[in-house]
Amino acid sequence: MEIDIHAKSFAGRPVLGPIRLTLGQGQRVAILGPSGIGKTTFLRIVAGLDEDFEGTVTEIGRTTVVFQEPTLLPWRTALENITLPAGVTAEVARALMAEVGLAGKDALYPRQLSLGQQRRLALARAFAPAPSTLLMDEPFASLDAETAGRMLDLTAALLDRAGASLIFVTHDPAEAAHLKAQPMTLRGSPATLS
Ligand SMILES: Nc1ncnc2c1ncn2[C@@H]1O[C@H](COP(=O)(O)OP(=O)(O)OP(=O)(O)O)[C@@H](O)[C@H]1O
Repeated sequence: MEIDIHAKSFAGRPVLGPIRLTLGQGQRVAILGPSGIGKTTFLRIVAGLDEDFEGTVTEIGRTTVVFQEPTLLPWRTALENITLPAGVTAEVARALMAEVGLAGKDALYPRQLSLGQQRRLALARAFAPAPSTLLMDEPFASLDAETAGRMLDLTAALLDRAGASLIFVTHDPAEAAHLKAQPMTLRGSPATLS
């Protein structure tokens, strides 16, 4: 993936850029920086969710996103929350659910799952379409340290198996280290990456 953001502004106020980043296959990068510096804005641009910027993002293969909130479909079962958006068979979805510790929960609705289980379901969904790149925006914020640690281990294992690369937004350098992601920091105004 080639990221080349010349400039990003909100209402005439420059927020980001210039930022250049090339992400090789399987490479993991953590985007660190203080609150309000532009981490989420950067990730939204890379994800294609914000097209109002100067520059280009060139993606090779499929990219999926994991947000802080699980963003599940409340009126669909756990299994359908993977099969529908990812376009995979129930068999593929079940295998992934088992991998994230949700075996047998196929028919439950998101409201019947704990928040931790919902987050694991969101993680399984992100890996279902065999992405070449995963984008994660503080996916483990507000979890207790032990749960966050387990989620980081799970993420690392799934990334290894998929051979996928990662851009991981966090304010916590320890999370970056846990994932063996190369730390890069957004700083300045407008923010650049170093
Ligand atoms: N839709 C928007 N309209 C106007 N300004 C925005 C918008 N989204 C973000 N901003 C501003 O852009 C800057 C960067 O915000 P962003 O959410 O990317 O920061 P962040 O580093 O992700 O912060 P945090 O760690 O608190 O989530 C902030 O000053 C924010 O107020």
